[in-house]
Amino acid sequence: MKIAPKGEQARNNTALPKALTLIEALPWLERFHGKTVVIKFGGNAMVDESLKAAFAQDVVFLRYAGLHPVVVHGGGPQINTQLGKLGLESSFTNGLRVTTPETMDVVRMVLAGQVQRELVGLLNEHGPFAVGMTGEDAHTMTAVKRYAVVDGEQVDIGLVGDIVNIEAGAVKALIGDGRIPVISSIARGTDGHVYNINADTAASALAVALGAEMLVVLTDVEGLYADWPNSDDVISQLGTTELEELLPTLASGMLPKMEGCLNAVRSGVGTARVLDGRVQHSLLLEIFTDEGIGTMVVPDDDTTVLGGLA
Ligand SMILES: Nc1ncnc2c1ncn2[C@@H]1O[C@H](COP(=O)(O)OP(=O)(O)O)[C@@H](O)[C@H]1O
Ligand SMILES: CC(=O)N[C@@H](CCC(=O)OP(=O)(O)O)C(=O)O
Repeated sequence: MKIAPKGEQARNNTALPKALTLIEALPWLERFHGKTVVIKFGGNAMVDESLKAAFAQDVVFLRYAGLHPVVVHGGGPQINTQLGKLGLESSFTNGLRVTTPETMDVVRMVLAGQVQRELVGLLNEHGPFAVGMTGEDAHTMTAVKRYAVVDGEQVDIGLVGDIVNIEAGAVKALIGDGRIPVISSIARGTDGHVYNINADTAASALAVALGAEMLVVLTDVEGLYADWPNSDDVISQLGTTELEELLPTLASGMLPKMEGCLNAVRSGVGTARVLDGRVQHSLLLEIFTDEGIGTMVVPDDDTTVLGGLA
């Protein structure tokens, strides 16, 4: 027999807000159970160890909550660091890294050998969930050479690829087996080359191929700023036509990110969200609470979507 200690009743009262927080998640659990969510974890959001660990907790939480998370990771700053150590120059055109064969070796080494391994390790602290792969594996991503366009002129940016085909079978098999795929944005070319793919573009293409419910992009800003860098007003929600009109005004890494969101939603993904990955547990806040944060892209005919409940 166990007698309740004095004050138990009072403790029960303090427990109620916790129960209410949990129950707040119920509509979203009902809505997203069994659905695939592609999460892009940007290199700029991986700023410290506690944030990476919290990200891993959130992803495993999604898995236990009955969603099917798939992680596509970036690593731009990590690639820059390694290139710097090797004394190699690097530049970006239209938000894409100009990629020589020598640069490509470093990109592949850092993404598949360092960043991906670290995320797999953090996720697997919670159980045998994460399996790392690159787009090269099982023909998951096939690319052709991509050119940048500057002032209307086509510019050669080396081994940067455009995804032309996704074979989602290997990723679906992992999901079916209860695993969490962690994918590096590198693709095989049919011409014998290996291509560097912007991780936002890769996440978007994969979300479409998997028929995902949601694409979530974690980055190092609060969302899409309406008038960056002059103001920090964040656009909380916008339709695809509005986004298409904004695209020419976007700079640097935000361009492939928002192009990816536009492509995903136009191709059937329910919503695409850009969140501040520097905020701990932003992923859980966005998916399971009323407090929609960041920017959400919705289909044009669906302007009634509020908060996280799509
Ligand atoms: N309209 C905008 N709103 C927000 N950020 C913008 C905008 N235009 C350009 N940016 C820049 O895009 C960056 C995010 O892209 P990027 O550096 O590639 O991040 P990640 O590594 O997460 O992919 C922001 O830090 C900001 O400097
Ligand atoms: C073609 C291209 O630019 N590829 C990117 C791939 C990594 C990436 O996209 O990382 P973030 O998401 O952290 O920016 C690069 O080489 O930096």
